[in-house]
Amino acid sequence: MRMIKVGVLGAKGKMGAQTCLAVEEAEDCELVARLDLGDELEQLTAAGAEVVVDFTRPEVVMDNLAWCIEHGVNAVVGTTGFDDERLATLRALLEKNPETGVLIAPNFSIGAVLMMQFAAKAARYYESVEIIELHHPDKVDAPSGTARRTAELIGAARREANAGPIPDATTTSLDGARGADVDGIRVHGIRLRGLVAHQEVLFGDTGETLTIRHDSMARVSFMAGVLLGVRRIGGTPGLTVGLEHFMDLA
Ligand SMILES: NC(=O)C1=CN([C@@H]2O[C@H](COP(=O)(O)OP(=O)(O)OC[C@H]3O[C@@H](n4cnc5c(N)ncnc54)[C@H](OP(=O)(O)O)[C@@H]3O)[C@@H](O)[C@H]2O)C=CC1
Ligand SMILES: O=C(O)C1=N[C@H](C(=O)O)C[C@H](O)C1
Repeated sequence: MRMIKVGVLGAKGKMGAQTCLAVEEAEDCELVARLDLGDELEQLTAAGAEVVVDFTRPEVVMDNLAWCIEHGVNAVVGTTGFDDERLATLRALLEKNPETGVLIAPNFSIGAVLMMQFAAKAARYYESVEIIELHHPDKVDAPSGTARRTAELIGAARREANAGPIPDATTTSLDGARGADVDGIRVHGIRLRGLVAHQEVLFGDTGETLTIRHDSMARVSFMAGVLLGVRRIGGTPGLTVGLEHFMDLA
């Protein structure tokens, strides 16, 4: 069997450590490099890495990806912090290295991908929608990448359906009381010891509500998606945003 040579960036972190275990256990993958803060990226090419999995931090991930693309190393990225500007930068870099593939996945859990897809499908049928994301208190970014992506998908579906503005009579409020506005959708963040990664999407219309909830109770929940990305990215040049593209959902 051909083995995929994998390097992990952020290997000492919560997700990086879990990814190293998953790659080591996968019968078709070989973990050839585990790098963390302060390590030289050249170790990746020296070890012959074909795919790099990045679980680092929003402030360093773009430099890592620029290096990977320049050196023709495919990348599977779980790190958050991607907006339209960053995605445009990646597309421009990939145009110069068209053989290389980059997957940006805001969430690798299969259930979370389904939750986002279900929410996008429901969006056109409800006047109101808000998102609550709930995470462990060591998370550095808010709102979560998953919540941002969900809001963007819902916003796009509402625009396509010519939905009007979401009703909200609030005229006075304390800062933050109504959450962050992401693409016209209110997003609320909870940080609580004991949680891992959870999200509720609440829809409402006259006389009914619909709540779509997903819970990741352990980080192993992300690993099937990470390995799917590792296996598929070598045959998918260019930029792919969202694991749904590798799940026959989009
Ligand atoms: N897409 C998905 O499914 C998921 C995405 N995430 C995202 O993944 C990212 C990491 O999360 P998590 O593992 O919890 O965070 P951690 O803080 O536990 O891990 C990040 C690791 O990256 C290290 N690091 C920092 N800078 C660099 C660098 N330049 N090169 C290599 N390593 C570096 C950190 O070192 P140090 O601590 O010394 O700074 C740390 O060991 C976050 O953006 C998070 O939101 C998390 C879960 C699932
Ligand atoms: O930091 C985390 O833990 C997570 N980050 C990702 C996000 O911001 O959406 C994915 C998941 O929610 C866990």
